[in-house]
Amino acid sequence: MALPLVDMPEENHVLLVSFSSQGHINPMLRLGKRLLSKGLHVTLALTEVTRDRMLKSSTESAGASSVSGIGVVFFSDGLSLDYDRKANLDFYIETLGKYGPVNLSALIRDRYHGGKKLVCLIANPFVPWVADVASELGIPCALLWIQPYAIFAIYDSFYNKRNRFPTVDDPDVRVHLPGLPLMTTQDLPSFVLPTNPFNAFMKLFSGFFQHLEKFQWVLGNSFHELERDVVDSLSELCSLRPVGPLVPMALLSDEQGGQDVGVEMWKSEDSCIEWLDRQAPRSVVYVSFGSIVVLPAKQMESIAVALKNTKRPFLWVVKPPEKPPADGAGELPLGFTDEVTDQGRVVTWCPQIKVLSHPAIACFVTHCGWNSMLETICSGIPMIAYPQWSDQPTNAKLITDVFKIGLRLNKDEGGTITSDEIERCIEEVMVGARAEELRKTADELKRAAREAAGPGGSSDRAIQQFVDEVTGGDGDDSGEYGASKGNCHEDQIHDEKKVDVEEEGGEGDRLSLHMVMDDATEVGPPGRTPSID
Ligand SMILES: O=c1cc(-c2ccc(O)cc2)oc2cc(O[C@@H]3O[C@H](CO)[C@@H](O)[C@H](O)[C@H]3O)cc(O)c12
Ligand SMILES: O=c1ccn([C@@H]2O[C@H](COP(=O)(O)OP(=O)(O)O)[C@@H](O)[C@H]2O)c(=O)[nH]1
Repeated sequence: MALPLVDMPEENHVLLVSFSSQGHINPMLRLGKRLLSKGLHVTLALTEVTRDRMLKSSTESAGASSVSGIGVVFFSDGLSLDYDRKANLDFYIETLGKYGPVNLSALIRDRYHGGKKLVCLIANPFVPWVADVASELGIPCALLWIQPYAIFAIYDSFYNKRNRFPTVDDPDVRVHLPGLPLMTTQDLPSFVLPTNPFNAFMKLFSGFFQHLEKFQWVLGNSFHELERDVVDSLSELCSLRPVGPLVPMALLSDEQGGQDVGVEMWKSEDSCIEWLDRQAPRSVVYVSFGSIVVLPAKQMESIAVALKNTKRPFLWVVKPPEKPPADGAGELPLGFTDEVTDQGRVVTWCPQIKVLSHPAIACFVTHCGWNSMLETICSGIPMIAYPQWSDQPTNAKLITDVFKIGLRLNKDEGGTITSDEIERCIEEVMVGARAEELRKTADELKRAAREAAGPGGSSDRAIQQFVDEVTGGDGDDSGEYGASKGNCHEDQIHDEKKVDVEEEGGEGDRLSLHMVMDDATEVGPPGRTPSID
């Protein structure tokens, strides 16, 4: 029987706390939806600057206090609303770490009777101090890890000094971790390399990985079948719960009109879908570098030349940098769009979910952001990896050596990725025996992803297990991926109440933020000077 949400017992209430950027809020909201469908009461806490941006947005649901049954509440990050947070991300992260805990704690005491009404807090990686707030209030805390577990394993090893990593004096150290292929410098996340310029990030993560015991569970936007070896190797360390892929429902089934919950930062140029409708099946090369990366002029040039030379139809997302840099970074070669009007489309932002599920798409030249990768895996499309920074180099290694669903562009002796190399990879991914093989593996992985997220699949079971644990239900405590540490606070454990939540229909339910709300748009990959120190 379906019961209305209002009848749900207040006690089975979880509070999600997210950093205010698209790549962090969206997986959190999708996790929230899944928890809601398992009968929990869910609220999402965001910083006030997010509400401010929502209010400034002209769209209908702006300022909404709930989205798809998930309540939204706000706390201050300690900075005034008009403060330019992206001017110095290190300072922003530090300030958030100082004032966030005080303000979040006050919000919880105020709204949730000192926290007694919450069975769990769930944080994502840029707000790890949520675990301290939880412990102070006697509430269990979970982390939602939003990159592959492979990255989690590498950071754990790096910050706890379990392996040797490259240093200034020894930059070519290779790293071998259980469940992962041997990694060279080019395969490691940029944050563990001696060239990393982000200090606050280092400080945040070293504290966090040295005190993983603060989190009773590490939920992950991944699935067991995708990262089996590394998930199994980490299960001694903490209670992993792979609950992904946390992607829009439309990518998890062939039925149209699947509902999504998520924030949209930029207005997409939807006319590219009509253009795709006119292209032959599996003919179009899709190219995008996500929301943060801005490519140096030289790399823009080699992609442009390669696309022209392939003579294949293409869709290229070129997001204009917020403050155009003097060196021409992020800009197309002069006259390019006019030269290719009959061949391809360049847009500033596209509806990527619709693009990836369109039958005309043949392959994706990607920066290997984890959200994009999961979306592509769920669409069964082979990838050409062109990683830039953060987790992306390791994600590229996963594409080629672990998932085996794509190729990586190789640098020449001078360290450049030439247009010839891009053209060669596009051909290899599109025609011939290798292309066939990649498509077949990509298709198998797509099925595995859908199965994992579907009813009774590994991720569905992991969510149920987590719900049983936080509500004190009759779940099997030994766990599929590591024992529950059993440190859920007794006074927070309540009888499990199973409630069927009626799915709402409609096109989707989104917090609309058609504006640049990402505080990291000026964080560039190495190769382009980041605007922060
Ligand atoms: O808002 C952000 C702030 C920061 C940041 C903040 C302070 C620092 O000292 C260093 C980095 O990094 C970010 C990295 C991001 O990485 C992106 O996040 C995805 C999901 O985790 C990855 O898979 C992608 O590859 C990756 O580009 C996204 C952000 O919004 C931010
Ligand atoms: O033209 C575009 C390019 C990207 N995206 C979305 O933006 C997100 C990018 O996240 P990812 O983790 O791949 O990279 P990041 O932007 O964080 O580097 C993904 O959900 C994409 O679907 C989109 O909607 N339109």
